[in-house]
Amino acid sequence: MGSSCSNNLGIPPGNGPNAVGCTDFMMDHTAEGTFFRLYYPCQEMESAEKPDWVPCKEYFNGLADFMKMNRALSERIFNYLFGSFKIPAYLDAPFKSNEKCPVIIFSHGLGAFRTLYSAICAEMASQGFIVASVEHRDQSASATYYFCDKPESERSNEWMYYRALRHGESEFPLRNKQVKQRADECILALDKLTEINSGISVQNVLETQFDWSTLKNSMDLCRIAVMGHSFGGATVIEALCKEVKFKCGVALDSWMTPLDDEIFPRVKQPIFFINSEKFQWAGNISRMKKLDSAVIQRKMITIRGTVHQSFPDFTFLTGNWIGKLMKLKGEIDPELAIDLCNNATLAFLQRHLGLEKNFNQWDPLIDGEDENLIPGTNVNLLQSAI
Ligand SMILES: CCN(CC)CCN(C[C@]12C[C@](c3ccc(C(F)(F)F)cc3)(C1)C2)C(=O)Cn1c(SCc2ccc(F)cc2)nc(=O)c2c1C=CC2
Repeated sequence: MGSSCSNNLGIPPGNGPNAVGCTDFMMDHTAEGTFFRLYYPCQEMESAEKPDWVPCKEYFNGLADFMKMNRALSERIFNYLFGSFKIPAYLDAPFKSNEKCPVIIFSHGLGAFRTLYSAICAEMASQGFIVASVEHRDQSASATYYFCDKPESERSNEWMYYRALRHGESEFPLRNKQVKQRADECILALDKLTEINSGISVQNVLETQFDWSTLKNSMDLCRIAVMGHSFGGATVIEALCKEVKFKCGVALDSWMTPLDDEIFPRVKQPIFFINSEKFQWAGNISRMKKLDSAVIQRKMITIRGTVHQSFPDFTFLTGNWIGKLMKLKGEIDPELAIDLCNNATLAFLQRHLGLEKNFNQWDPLIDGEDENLIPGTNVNLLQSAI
């Protein structure tokens, strides 16, 4: 059963003019190094293979832990439901762009990992961006791995799985520590891309067929944005605060709990909050509004009929009734929802990165001017006054 099985499910390819390539980068053998999946504009390929959406079964084990499900049983269910899907990109295809590419660093949500947002990342790459989707080693990912520095023969993957909150453990200290580590990992990924762009030969401990030297002078390092979903949305705020090279941020259905209130006045860059209709609540929205500013553009829209899982790829991979049952789909068609999200994002990035593209055609979406969008939020904020 290929990725487009009977009910032609599958992750939608990018709409932009560029074909999309995809490769993986792991900086070193430790959990402290950076690990990301890179999406980039590439040469049109006839026969290149497409990478697996879920690279290895340990990720399904981690997902089972996250979902508090039995590993053996759920590994079979996940494999049956999702095991055959491919990413809409060509594995290790040669980079190709006739102009310097703006850069996006993407941060995944709690219990997710680097490959689960490929509809968003592939769309951005098809529109000419280089996107690094980081895999966090703060124990918020369902699973991640690194190598122990052993002789070739014994080299094995060291797996780190999702760390659940322990019984009675308070949430904030753990999440606040994690969001700081996540921001540092986004900054480290940017530093690595900067080295790669300068032509320094960098070590990639993953033996891929991708020639990293082709990325020399490929990136426009004055045009860098940070983007993320849920916990990754909080990571956007923390990363903007720590690194001014990030010129703006896009936070998808952000979860604001991990953040210290004291960082809000220290964030100086534009932020775009793109929310689902069902996930948000008054306390979370009121923290986003603490970032409102008269001088720095802070925008918020809500996509009608969406749920929290309307942003990761799962929303495209099940039929309607399973999807609705497992809260992976909302009422709105998943491809329409992600197109609205992506086009609004592109318009916001053009405005704040100073791109010379035609993404300004979607400027009205930034203000929620569409029948499927709500300007600001649908959440009744009076509750939070109590
Ligand atoms: C019971 C577990 N309990 C753990 C704390 C809550 C679990 N939960 C709701 C879920 C994730 C759900 C999910 C996934 C995946 C399938 C599958 F079957 F398709 F695989 C099904 C059902 C279960 C919807 C969330 O945590 C929501 N959430 C997320 S979900 C990000 C994610 C995770 C795994 C993915 F595969 C894809 C996307 N990222 C965040 O940063 C935050 C939150 C909440 C606050 C901050």
